Amino acid sequence: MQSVMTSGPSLEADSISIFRSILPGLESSKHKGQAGKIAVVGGCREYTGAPYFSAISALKIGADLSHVFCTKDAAPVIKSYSPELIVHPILEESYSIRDEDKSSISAKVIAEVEKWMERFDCLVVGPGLGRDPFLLDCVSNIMKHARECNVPMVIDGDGLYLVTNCLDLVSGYPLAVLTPNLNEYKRLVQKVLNSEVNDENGTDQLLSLAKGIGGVTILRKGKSDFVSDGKTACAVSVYGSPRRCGGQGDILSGSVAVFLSWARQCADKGEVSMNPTILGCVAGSALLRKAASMAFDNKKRSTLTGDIIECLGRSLQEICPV
Ligand SMILES: NC(=O)C1=CN([C@@H]2O[C@H](COP(=O)(O)OP(=O)(O)OC[C@H]3O[C@@H](n4cnc5c(N)ncnc54)[C@H](O)[C@@H]3O)[C@@H](O)[C@H]2O)[C@@H](O)CC1
Ligand SMILES: Nc1ncnc2c1ncn2[C@@H]1O[C@H](COP(=O)(O)OP(=O)(O)OP(=O)(O)O)[C@@H](O)[C@H]1O
Ligand SMILES: [Mg+2]
Repeated sequence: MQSVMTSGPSLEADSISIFRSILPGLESSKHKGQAGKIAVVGGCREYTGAPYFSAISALKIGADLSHVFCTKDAAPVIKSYSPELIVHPILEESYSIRDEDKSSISAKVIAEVEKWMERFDCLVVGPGLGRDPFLLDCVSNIMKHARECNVPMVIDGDGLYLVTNCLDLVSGYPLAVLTPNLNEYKRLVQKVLNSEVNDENGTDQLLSLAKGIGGVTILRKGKSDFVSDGKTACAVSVYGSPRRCGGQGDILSGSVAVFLSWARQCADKGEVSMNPTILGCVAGSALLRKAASMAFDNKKRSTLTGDIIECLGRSLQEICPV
């Protein structure tokens, strides 16, 4: 088994060894789907970029198929960004429906997702989801179903807003990964630990938070990214970019979903013994940061999320050449 940490007291994860142990080979005997089928639940009237960034990143890293489950308004927009994505216009926000239709629409949403669920290796819940109460109610049902089917979930953005208000959706589910940014982490700490974020004891607090939610994995984003499942903790400080343009967290969610799926395949074959959710987080974070640094070298102050996505392939190639 590879070690996830570098030697010594440093928390820094050995991301290069992790990449090398979980990246699948590109053999001609493989068929479509074996490298991963990812679904993003997100995208509403306001936000169409976030689910696109997440879903296209999953493909660019090496997943075979990437789906998006979004609102009816958002779907044609997301489809127009890319013909590579499979887009399901199934969600509805309160403004577009009548109260008396809510229960039948809710049943239709879950029936539609049920048809697909068993095929997915990982869901990403939340990029650009918005906060409409009816829509979030339907997404709660999707999450309950994913959990019944043992499908891993990466929860980000408005998915974290939902989960912070209803911790039971993920509590005690070892295949849940939460990827909070500064604001989202603050809200989780307040809700679960009933305290403020304490940076002096940041690792202990992160361990307590992950344990407090029953052993889910948390990737706390920031200057360094910190990862814990309540038992161990590690950090990723690979040099990234000084630009903080919106959307980098969305790349990260798609990236973690793919690496987590690959790490689970390796764990099933007994090739790794470390928690696959931790391996997925470390690899996802290290890749995004490396790609961000490469994009910044090219574009400097005008670096945007699309530029970082364009560098995902070259970053992977430098780590594990094909
Ligand atoms: N191009 C895009 O479509 C992008 C969309 N994004 C999406 O934007 C949404 C918000 O993410 P942020 O990173 O800004 O979240 P944050 O929680 O960091 O929000 C920033 C600030 O806005 C407030 N806020 C956000 N939504 C609110 C609401 N509905 N009502 C009241 N206050 C609200 C928060 O309390 C906070 O003060 C997520 O769904 C996220 O995925 C981001 O991922 C960035 C890119
Ligand atoms: N100060 C920083 N220095 C270096 N890298 C950072 C810094 N802050 C964030 N990052 C990197 O950017 C990635 C996205 O983190 P960020 O906090 O921007 O997420 P977010 O707010 O959810 O993004 P999004 O706009 O997609 O919603 C993280 O994986 C992290 O590695
Ligand atoms: Mg975000």
